[in-house]
Amino acid sequence: MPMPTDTASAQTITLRRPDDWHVHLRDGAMLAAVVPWTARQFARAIVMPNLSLPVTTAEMASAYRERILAALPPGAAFTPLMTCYLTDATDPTGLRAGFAEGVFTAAKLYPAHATTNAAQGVTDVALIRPALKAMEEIGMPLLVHGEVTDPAVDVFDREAVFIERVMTGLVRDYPGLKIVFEHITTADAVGFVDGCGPLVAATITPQHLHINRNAMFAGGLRPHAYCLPVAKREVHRLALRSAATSGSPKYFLGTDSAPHARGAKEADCGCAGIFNAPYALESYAAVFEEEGALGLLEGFASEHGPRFYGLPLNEGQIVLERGDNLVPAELDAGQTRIVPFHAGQTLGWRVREAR
Ligand SMILES: NC(=O)N[C@@H](CC(=O)O)C(=O)O
Ligand SMILES: [Zn+2]
Ligand SMILES: [Zn+2]
Repeated sequence: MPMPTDTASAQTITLRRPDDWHVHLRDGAMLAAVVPWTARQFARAIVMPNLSLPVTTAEMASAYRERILAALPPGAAFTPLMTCYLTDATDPTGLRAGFAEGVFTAAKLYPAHATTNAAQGVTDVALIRPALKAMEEIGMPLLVHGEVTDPAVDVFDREAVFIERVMTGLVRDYPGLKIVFEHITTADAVGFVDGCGPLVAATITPQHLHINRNAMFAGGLRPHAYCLPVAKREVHRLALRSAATSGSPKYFLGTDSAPHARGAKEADCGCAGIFNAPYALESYAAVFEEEGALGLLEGFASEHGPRFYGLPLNEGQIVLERGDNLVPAELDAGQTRIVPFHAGQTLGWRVREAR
């Protein structure tokens, strides 16, 4: 791909069109409001199945895929890649069939109650052994929300403890299973992923590259900096930045863009999730530039993901140009408003075109 050789002073960056390997598009009016933002930047996206009625069958996933396609702006070139929400009752035969038909690209493990709409998630990975065996056999990736839910474990330790209690066993017991450790937030996760073979990879969100846990308490309680897993200490953020900008094929772009109406976040018990889709690539570009690694953005955003999933690289391109890009304080989402990540800040890159 044509990359300027002197990226430090480049005025434009042309990248192979990127994909988002972890996004929440929701449903209904919210879907219609948010999907254009994702489709504007990304050619494909792994669509999370945690709707209020979880997407647990291939039939539900194809119906959801149709609703996503129907909500796209005319002429949008965007392919949603669907996932199956694993439960204690997941039937391996249905998984196999859904994968074979090309409806499911992957399956998602939410530990029960770990996050938004995870109430029907898995209570014990021992219960989904047949599903995991089938996935290992057919090459269907397992996507993991990696946090324990044990209330005795400090919320900031839940990812690290998940590695000890669950991840290590998964990798040992299913050595042929492709696993994506989603939205990693700790140096522990980076160390774990680096130490595994090529079948274990991770997505990294823009917010975990930009903020540490102080952002949730900056001058008061900041619900719009709250997502799960929660941002951790600075040392962890720095480890994530090193991993993302290392050039390692194990790390790729997954925004975890998770829209919630403003009122649902500014509440007694505010929802977890940061809506970053509208400025996602600009946000990642800021990080790569600060790290002196703009030349490695294309691998992270556009190559490592499809290679891991065994999918072709996109043919199109996207152009980012240097220039002030003021992120609005809030965005319209149909009948509701959403506060985007970086609200009120000015980013230094802007998406000019995708083709
Ligand atoms: N990341 C979040 O804080 N929230 C996500 C769920 C998830 O990805 O865990 C959501 O669906 O709102
Ligand atoms: Zn999650
Ligand atoms: Zn998510």
